[in-house]
Amino acid sequence: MKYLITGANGQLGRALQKEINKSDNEIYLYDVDTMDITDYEQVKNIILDIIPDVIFNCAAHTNVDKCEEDIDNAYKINAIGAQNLAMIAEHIDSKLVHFSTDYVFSGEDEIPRIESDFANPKTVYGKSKLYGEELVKQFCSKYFIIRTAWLYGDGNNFVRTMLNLSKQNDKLTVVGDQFGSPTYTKDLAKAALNLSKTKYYGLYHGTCQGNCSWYDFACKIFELMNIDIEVEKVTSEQFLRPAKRPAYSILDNFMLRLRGLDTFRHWEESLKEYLQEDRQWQNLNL
Ligand SMILES: NC(=O)C1=CN([C@@H]2O[C@H](COP(=O)(O)OP(=O)(O)OC[C@H]3O[C@@H](n4cnc5c(N)ncnc54)[C@H](O)[C@@H]3O)[C@@H](O)[C@H]2O)C=CC1
Repeated sequence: MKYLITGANGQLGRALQKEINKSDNEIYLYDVDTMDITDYEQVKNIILDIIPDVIFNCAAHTNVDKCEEDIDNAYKINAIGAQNLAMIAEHIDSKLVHFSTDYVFSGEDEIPRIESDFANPKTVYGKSKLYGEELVKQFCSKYFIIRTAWLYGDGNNFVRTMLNLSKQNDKLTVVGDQFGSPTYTKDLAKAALNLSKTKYYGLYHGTCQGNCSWYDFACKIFELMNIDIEVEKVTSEQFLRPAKRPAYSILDNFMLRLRGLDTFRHWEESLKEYLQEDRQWQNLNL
C-alpha cells in the first residue's frame, strides 16, 4: 500500500508514521515546507505523481487561541486545505482520512456526543474544522472523518507542558471545570489505520475511554511520575483564554463501537504507557 501523510511533523503525523509497517508499505511524508495543503496546484502535482492508496490529512491550524484573530488562515488550512485534498483524492480514487475535533460541539450540555448529534461550534477553530468536514464530505466519496480530542504524543501538548512547569514551580493552578478525554496519538493512529483498511466510509468519533478535568489529568500525570507538587483547582473564569473552551467535551466513539472497531484504551492506561515511552524527551528536558 502507498500511504501519504500531510502534517507529518505534527503529533499525529509522527504517530502514524510509527504505526505503518515500513517493510510492507510505501510511506510519503509531507509538511508545510514540502507540501502546503492550501496550495491546490502543488498538492495536485505531488499527489498525482505518487497516486497513494490512502491519504492521511494530519495538517491543521491547531492553535485554538490564535485562530480567533487569524481567521483567514484558520479557514485556509482547516477548510480549503481539506477541500484540496478531498478533490484530488476523488480524482485518483484514493481514500482520505481526515481528522477533526470535539470543538465542533458547543460543550454546553453534559451529554457525551455521538456522530449524528448537532454540531454547534463556538470558536473560529471549531467552525473552520466543521466547514473542513463539510467540504471533505462534499468533494470526496471515500472519506473517513475522525473527530478526536485532547491529543498528546510527540510534540507540544498538555502532558509535556505540565512536566515542564513542574520543573520551575512549587505550585500550579489548573482548570477543574472543563472535561474531556485525553487521547494518546498512538491509540488514534492505530484506530485510523485500522479504519482506513475498511470500506466503512463516514464520520467517526475517536478518543480514549473515560474522561476527566484538566485538573484531574494534571494530578494523574504527577502521580504517575512521582512528582510532589501542589496543584490548585481553578475555574475557567479565573483562567480566561481568547477562545472560550467547551466545558463538557466528551465524544462517544459510537460508530466505531457499532462497527466493532473501537480499539481505544482507557485514558489512564494510555497515559501510563506514554509516560514510559516519552522517556527520551523527559531525559532531555526534565
Ligand atoms: N492537538 C489536539 O489536542 C487536537 C487535535 N485535533 C486534530 O487532530 C489533527 C492532528 O493534530 P496534531 O497532530 O495535534 O497537530 P499539530 O499541530 O501537532 O500538527 C499539525 C501539523 O500541520 C502542519 N501544517 C500546518 N499548516 C499546514 C499547511 N498549510 N500545509 C501542510 N501542513 C501544515 C504543521 O506544520 C504541523 O506539523 C488535526 O486535524 C487537529 O485539528 C483534534 C482535537 C484535538
